[in-house]
Amino acid sequence: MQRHAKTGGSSLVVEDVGKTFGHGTDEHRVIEGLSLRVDPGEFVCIVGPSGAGKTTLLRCLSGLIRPTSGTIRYGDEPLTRPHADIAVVFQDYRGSLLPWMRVRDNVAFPLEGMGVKRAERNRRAEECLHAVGLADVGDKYPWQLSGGMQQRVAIARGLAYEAPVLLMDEPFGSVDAQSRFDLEDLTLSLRADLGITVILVTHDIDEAVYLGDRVVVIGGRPTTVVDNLQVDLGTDRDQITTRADHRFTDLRTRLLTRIREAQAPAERTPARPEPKPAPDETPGGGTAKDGIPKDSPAREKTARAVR
Ligand SMILES: Nc1ncnc2c1ncn2[C@@H]1O[C@H](COP(=O)(O)OP(=O)(O)OP(=O)(O)O)[C@@H](O)[C@H]1O
Repeated sequence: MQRHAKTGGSSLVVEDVGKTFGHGTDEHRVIEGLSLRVDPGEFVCIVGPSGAGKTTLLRCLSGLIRPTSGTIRYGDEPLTRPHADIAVVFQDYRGSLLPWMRVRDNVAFPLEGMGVKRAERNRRAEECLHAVGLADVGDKYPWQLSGGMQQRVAIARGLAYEAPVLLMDEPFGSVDAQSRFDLEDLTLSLRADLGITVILVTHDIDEAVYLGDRVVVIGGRPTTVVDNLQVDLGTDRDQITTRADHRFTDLRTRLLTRIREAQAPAERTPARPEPKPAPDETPGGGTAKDGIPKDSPAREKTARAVR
């Protein structure tokens, strides 16, 4: 596949966003004061405790739902509805592929609603199926393929929009472990080949570190950004050596710690008893829970990044 003309597209900027569902006694404030910026060509993974609002945030980014407060901008434009530059791949291929349509038509189908002519729809479907390693299955039906292959079809359909931004919501959650590794590597190579921006929601911390240039942790009540980790593992990643790298395991430890901290205390399973405070753990000085001295410039830097 060729690089898109609009490689990477524009920045997505989330400013002070809140999202509340329901009204009155049913009101549920899920997200509040959440700010985030994703620049063209970045691969950003979003992790957080279950129910934190990861899918809600991704749906806001896709323009499918509107935030209750704050703004989301794509470049200079306010994002208030689905945008031609932003494609979405959902988690469950079983719910998103149409069983009565051949694979090629499943990939091409959404383009019809966008006014793309038949010949161009078919060209894109063939090209995208080729890109995900399924050049030979266009005539089959989804139910004739394995789960991993069906999820590749769902990715091909996302690519067929030729959008510079791809949002992925737990895209590999329904497949076996080996297919998951293969799909992760496929996503990395598509991103490298096409130069697209990817924002991927996942429950899997290792997956987030393996894929992302950056991992954003969301959590708290209501949810906001609680950490923003740059992943310093280069672009040449490998399922065996990258995952064994001490930088990988250090990042995973930090992420797990931050996600546990972001959970409400009642939801947390204490790993071990809280240690007694050391003599120098006095307010305004000494070392905090995360190991960074309270008056360290690094703490101020982290706080700024999260803000
Ligand atoms: N349309 C809706 N109406 C009412 N509440 C909703 C709606 N969509 C999401 N919620 C609520 O918002 C909260 C966050 O849901 P969301 O699915 O975004 O979380 P998540 O972090 O993706 O969860 P998980 O990790 O378990 O998939 C949940 O309490 C959910 O019940």
